Amino acid sequence: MLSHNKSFTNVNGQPTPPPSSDHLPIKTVQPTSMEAALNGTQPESKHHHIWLITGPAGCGKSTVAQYIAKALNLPYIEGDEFHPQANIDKMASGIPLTDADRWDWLTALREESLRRLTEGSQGVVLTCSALKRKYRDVIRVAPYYDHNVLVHFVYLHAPEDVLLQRVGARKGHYMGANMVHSQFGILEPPGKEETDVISVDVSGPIEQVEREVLSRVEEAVAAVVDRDC
Ligand SMILES: Nc1ncnc2c1ncn2[C@@H]1O[C@H](COP(=O)(O)OP(=O)(O)OP(=O)(O)O)[C@@H](O)[C@H]1O
Ligand SMILES: O=C(O)[C@H](O)[C@@H](O)[C@H](O)[C@H](O)CO
Repeated sequence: MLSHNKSFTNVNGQPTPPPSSDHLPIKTVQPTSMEAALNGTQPESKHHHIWLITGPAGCGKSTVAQYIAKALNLPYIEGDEFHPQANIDKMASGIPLTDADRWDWLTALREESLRRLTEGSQGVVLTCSALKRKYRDVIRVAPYYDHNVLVHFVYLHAPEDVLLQRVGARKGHYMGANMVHSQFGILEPPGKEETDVISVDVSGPIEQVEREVLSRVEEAVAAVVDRDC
């Protein structure tokens, strides 16, 4: 951008009028981050993004993550697929996981996300309950491995009775409704100081939730692109 106070000189150092805008180099018009996102392409940015879709069982992580991954044309990583069989068996028999059970799982999710970004993806969308602050902090270590990585959390929340009802109605999943209460028991909702978190109320219909999450993600991308320019 030209400053109003800037003075211009010719090759001999004599003052000259500022160049008219007709002579300024032509700037290629780039699509806005919003347009790029809607077209299924990410805007050029030196940053790569890990989008974690988080919250307790039944909040809609898988449903929302698949929608966002498709809308932004990004790989989708289903966090549940990275649990060891022992964890699945435990949850299926109604026993909540402990911190120790979750530790290697969280590290595996971080590594898988970084691996996908290293393969050339501009971002990844990952489901992970990330119920406690220290679990989120495990993923927040990712930029230590690659300084261009930005981690964002999308925290999906609704009252316990709403999620209980949704998990109860869901068929063919190892996580039963009897596990919802334990998830709320240990849940540490992200605090204000966790500035990398987008919180979305998911009590409403899924279409409304998906629209809201997509628009908040696009805003976050646009803010990063603006900051990069
Ligand atoms: N906003 C919504 N309104 C109504 N039903 C929803 C909504 N979001 C998700 N569901 C339904 O609730 C159930 C749970 O959603 P989903 O499996 O996406 O949640 P999840 O957070 O991934 O669960 P889990 O942690 O147990 O894997 C599904 O049957 C899904 O179709
Ligand atoms: O941290 C946890 O206790 C687990 O990640 C659970 O959240 C399950 O993986 C998920 O809810 C399965 O549906």
